[in-house]
Amino acid sequence: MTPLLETDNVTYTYPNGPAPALSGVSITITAGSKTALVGANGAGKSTLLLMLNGILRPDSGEVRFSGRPLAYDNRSLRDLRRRVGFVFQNPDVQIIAPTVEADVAFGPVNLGLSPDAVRRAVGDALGYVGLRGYEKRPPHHLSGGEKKRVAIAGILAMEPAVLVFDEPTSSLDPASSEEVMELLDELASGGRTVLVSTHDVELAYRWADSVILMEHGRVLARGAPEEVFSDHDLLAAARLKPPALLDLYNELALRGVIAPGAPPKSVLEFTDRVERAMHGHVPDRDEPGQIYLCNADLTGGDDIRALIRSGMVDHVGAMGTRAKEFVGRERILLDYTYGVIDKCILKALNGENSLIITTGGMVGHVQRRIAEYGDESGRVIPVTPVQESASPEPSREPALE
Ligand SMILES: Nc1ncnc2c1ncn2[C@@H]1O[C@H](COP(=O)(O)OP(=O)(O)OP(=O)(O)O)[C@@H](O)[C@H]1O
Repeated sequence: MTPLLETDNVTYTYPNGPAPALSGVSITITAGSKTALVGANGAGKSTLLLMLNGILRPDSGEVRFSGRPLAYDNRSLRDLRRRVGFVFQNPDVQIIAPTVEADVAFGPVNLGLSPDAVRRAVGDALGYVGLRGYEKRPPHHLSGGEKKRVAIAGILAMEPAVLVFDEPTSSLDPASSEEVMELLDELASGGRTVLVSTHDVELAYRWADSVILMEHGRVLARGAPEEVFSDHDLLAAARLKPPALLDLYNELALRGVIAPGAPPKSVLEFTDRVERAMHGHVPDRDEPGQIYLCNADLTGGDDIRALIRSGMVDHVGAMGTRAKEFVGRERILLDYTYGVIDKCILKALNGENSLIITTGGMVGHVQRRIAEYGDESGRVIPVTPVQESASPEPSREPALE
């Protein structure tokens, strides 16, 4: 795995700070990874993130991007910040222009792009965060979640390779938090390297593939979330608690109720493990519910609304920004915006029907995930594609791409 960003023995004390905010911090962020920097208040997370795009400069030690030590002249910093985008905790710090459009255009204009290229970059970035149509709105009239999205769009418009988010979900309600996390997932699955700081261990456990645990300006541990978060002493030293799902799983494994193995990352995985421990398999209860799968690129809002009104669907979820944009335009109410596939499988296991609205390549991803679940658990969940102006044909097998 290629190291993209590295800090080597970095130390930093704020000019008016009584103690070092960072002491000998060495971390490596690999290309394409989803890393969570986790620590309690004051652990040094923000300070470390600010080192990564040169906003702060270490007192000693070195920060490297793509193997090269950072240079701190204006030109090098401009170039670095184009590659390492930073989304501040408080979007008000980042948003500067009187309209959403002008704010998102700020970066591309400064990069010297042509007016056409700027327009395209702004349109794409706003589409990506689900804010098309907000172009002329003054950012200070938007909600906290919308402002966060404007700030993210402003960074995306410069197409950075790495996205650094300081506390991406702080001060957002649960639904907005989930939407932002799904956006981060989408960015990561599109090949970007994503780094977030958070003290939310539940979020870090579910989302990250790598965790760096900090306390008092030092790195206490790094590794897979299930390893780092299983060490209670380490978490206590970092003034944090283990994620509930992992804690429950470890206790049950310790008591021999469930066989030890890779810890579950979701409620679905957890409940399947418990059922297997009880019955030797995931038991057949009633008929499983259907999952209707709609490609919003090929289906009209009328067809989807008709399906929902027919009473055949108990829950509706959308995956991906384009699908959510579509759902917003069509005024379709959603039950699920994050972890949609697992939530719909859980409902199907209880005999309830769901509809997943998505677009493009995500359709295949949903089908594969449900088929894999069927192979692993022996419980085949019927998937029915929803086509334009055609009533869905119930099928027993997961649909093929
Ligand atoms: N501008 C500053 N001037 C002086 N000290 C600062 C400044 N910013 C942060 N510090 C100190 O540096 C240490 C690390 O702070 P930092 O903001 O990096 O922690 P954090 O882990 O991001 O915390 P939080 O989760 O509360 O945002 C703290 O002791 C803090 O008081």
